[in-house]
Amino acid sequence: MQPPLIHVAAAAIIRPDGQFLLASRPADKPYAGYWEFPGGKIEAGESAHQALVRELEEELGIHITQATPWITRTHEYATATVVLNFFRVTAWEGQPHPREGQTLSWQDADNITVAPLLPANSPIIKALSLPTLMGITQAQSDPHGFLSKLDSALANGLKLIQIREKDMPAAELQAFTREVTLRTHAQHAYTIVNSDIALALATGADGVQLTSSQLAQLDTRPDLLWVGASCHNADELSRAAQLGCDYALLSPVLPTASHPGAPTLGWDEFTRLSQQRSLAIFALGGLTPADLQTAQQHGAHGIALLRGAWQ
Ligand SMILES: Nc1nc2c([nH]c(=O)n2[C@@H]2O[C@H](COP(=O)(O)OP(=O)(O)OP(=O)(O)O)[C@@H](O)[C@H]2O)c(=O)[nH]1
Ligand SMILES: [Mg+2]
Repeated sequence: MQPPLIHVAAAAIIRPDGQFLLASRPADKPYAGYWEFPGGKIEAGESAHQALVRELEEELGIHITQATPWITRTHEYATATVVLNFFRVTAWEGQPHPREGQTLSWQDADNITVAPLLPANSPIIKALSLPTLMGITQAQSDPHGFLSKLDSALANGLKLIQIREKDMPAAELQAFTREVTLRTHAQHAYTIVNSDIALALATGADGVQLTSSQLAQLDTRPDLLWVGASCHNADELSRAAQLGCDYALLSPVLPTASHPGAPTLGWDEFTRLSQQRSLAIFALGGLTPADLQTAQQHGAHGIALLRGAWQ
């Protein structure tokens, strides 16, 4: 017999300082004492969002006013398969307080001080440490000038850089990658290298961004902290999830100056493709920093920018 399927809505309740709320499960529930994201089962006739609103009122006494769909993970427990619909909650009314005998704790993704966590939750904690804005380098015509733009962007809080310099000669790209990695690490930011796994490993970069053809060929996840993939359709997104990627870049969302007249996804198709995905998704293509909220309302983790990241 198939184990029952339980649909759940759960919340990463995130404060402006980046800390999020975990709760320990009360003594009278299965997995008592384990730490979880507040939330609970979706009842018949409810949407995931409606269930989330109800559960957070019941469990924490807060009324949420801003919640965006984020990541959906399926986990098989011994007695049931649970489909967890995670939301990012960034605004609410009231002070969270335990209404069901739980203990609450505000936590940092990089330094969790409570244990044990529910087994399904580790990838979600990791996704909470993934910055929401990615800057993709545009250095080729003037690598030196680009480094000062990088420094300004880092000083302004950019935490995630993807090096994508398709035409830079190999030796120059290696030196450039080392330099960018040094500068990002000095600011506690991450560097991702486009497509070249060996280069990422050799330079101490934090991750690799796989192309669609690499996605089709690789059968194991490269051994780096962050592994992302460039995706344009449902098949590539499924493949990225299967390989254990942490995130995907889904593009092109809107028309871009670099590909005028090319077909785009638009936000409706972006939403359709990003729904029910087990990995974080960045929107890419024709966006500006002002589009972050719109992207998140359509199910994105964040946005990736070329030109817009360095102005
Ligand atoms: N709320 C929540 N549930 C999670 C998380 N991770 C995870 O695997 N689950 C599982 O999802 C299910 C959610 O159940 P729940 O016990 O919160 O449901 P509930 O609030 O409606 O409780 P109730 O059924 O006692 O009224 C449980 O099987 C739980 O183990 C998480 O981070 N938060
Ligand atoms: Mg619950």
